[in-house]
Amino acid sequence: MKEFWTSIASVLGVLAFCQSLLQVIYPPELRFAALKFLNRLFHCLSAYCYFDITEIDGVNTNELYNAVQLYLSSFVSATGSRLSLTRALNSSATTFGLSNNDTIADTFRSVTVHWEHVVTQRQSQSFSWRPLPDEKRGFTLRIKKRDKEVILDSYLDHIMEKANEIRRKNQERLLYTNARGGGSLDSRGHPWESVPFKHPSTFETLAMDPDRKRAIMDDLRDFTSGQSFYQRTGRAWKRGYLLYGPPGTGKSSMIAAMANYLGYDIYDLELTEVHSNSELRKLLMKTSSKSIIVIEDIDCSVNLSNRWKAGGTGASRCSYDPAGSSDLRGGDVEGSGANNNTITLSGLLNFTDGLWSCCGSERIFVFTTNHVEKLDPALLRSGRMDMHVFMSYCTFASLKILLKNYLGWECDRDEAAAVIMKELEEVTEKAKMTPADVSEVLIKNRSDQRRAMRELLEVLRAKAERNSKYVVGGRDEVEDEEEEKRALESHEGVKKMQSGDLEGTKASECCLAKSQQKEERDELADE
Ligand SMILES: Nc1ncnc2c1ncn2[C@@H]1O[C@H](COP(=O)(O)OP(=O)(O)OP(=O)(O)O)[C@@H](O)[C@H]1O
Ligand SMILES: [Mg+2]
Repeated sequence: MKEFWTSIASVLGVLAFCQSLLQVIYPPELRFAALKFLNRLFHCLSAYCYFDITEIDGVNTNELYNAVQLYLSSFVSATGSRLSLTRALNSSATTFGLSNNDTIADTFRSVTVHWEHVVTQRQSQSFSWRPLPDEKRGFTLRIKKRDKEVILDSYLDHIMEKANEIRRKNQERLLYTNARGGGSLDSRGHPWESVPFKHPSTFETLAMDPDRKRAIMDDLRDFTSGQSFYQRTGRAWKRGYLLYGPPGTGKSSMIAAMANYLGYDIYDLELTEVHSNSELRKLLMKTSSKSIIVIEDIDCSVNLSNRWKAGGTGASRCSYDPAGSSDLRGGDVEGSGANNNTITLSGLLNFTDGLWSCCGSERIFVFTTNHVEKLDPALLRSGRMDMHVFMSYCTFASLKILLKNYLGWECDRDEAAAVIMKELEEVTEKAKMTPADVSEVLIKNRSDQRRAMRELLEVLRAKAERNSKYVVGGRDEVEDEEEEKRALESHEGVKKMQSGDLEGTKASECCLAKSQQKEERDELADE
């Protein structure tokens, strides 16, 4: 036994001697090269090839990483024994994930592949353009070399498709905002912050004329299924909506209903937080397909009147320069210097309709305003704002929807109901109450249908009476607004994109003429 230990000790001694000899003979660089060589040799001889999909690709978030994560989450719960569970803030859905450094197999077209979730600690950085997460995350895909050519491309396409499908099915839509401002980016290089979007408004709950509602829904459907049409006609796959009307008539509710109807994300663009046209462009580049990009209260956001000739009076404002020569003189063209670090109308027009607007596809732009007459006609023309939707005061048709939604009131259930409805019909349009105001009366009394109806009738009558007395410059304000509405509606409604730009431009000019007439009338009235 003693001899055995003696021989072990001498073998270890020889090994230690050899190791120190190797260190002297082979410096560390040589050993590193040898290891690299061995590694290459191993990969050459191995039957597998490996693909790393890192979470951050250079400075940008890798879309493929997110897609793989979502794709694996759909079946990982059935097969994996150790999973990571996540739930986004305010979200109702729990997401299963592969836990750190775990592996799972998947089969595609009878080929088995393996996924490994690789998480390593990021080494502390001396310098970085932006803060990066502490952990480096990624997936490694292992495929047999002979299968690579056959399935790789189609497998990745399949993953992207599945991930989009899961996103839509989960109904986990997001509401993005750039309210953080200053073009600042998050740790993943995104200028947008998001929260789960859970607005309950739908086209069913939206109080507006059923025919107009149907027209908008059809237009949206045509848009989403129109990929080949847009391709064939050489147009960017996008659509612009202008929602205008008094406060509380349902413009924001309509946007929510559109998003819920199509299953799109919403990007709520706060223009006052955007400081330059290039910042605007960067924001646009970071929006995803199948989304609605919203600019609310566009007339209040920033001063976008630089397409108009200089001046400030109503009359000079209306002398619109169709060639846009003032545009060039005004210095709002990119790179012209003075205004380059401000957001301009040119920048906004390029955002909605320029070359940059088609990075990404299947996007809807929605602008809202309470004062359509303040907008530059350039912004209103077809191709930019294809549909102009007037959100009106409560009509009898929309009142019926509100009564059904808030009180469960069936208009034709009995004779008494029919009598009340007749009385309501007489006063509703004259009262010019917004759906928001009507909703308020109904919410207050929702526990008692009769009281709610009585109070509503009283309020509507009182408002109708007051309106009939309120006349400006010999003309009823109602008439003015109706006229303006008709001017815009002449090219709004079911106007399909195929109807061409000419019609839209004419209508915008018509709207402009109307607003000019209105201003002149106001001036006359003042005098
Ligand atoms: N057409 C409508 N159908 C159903 N509810 C409506 C409608 N219009 C307004 N409401 C109700 O009134 C409230 C305010 O509506 P909303 O915010 O959509 O109005 P808005 O037109 O966007 O107003 P603003 O111009 O001030 O932004 C909402 O909570 C909504 O419930
Ligand atoms: Mg609103």
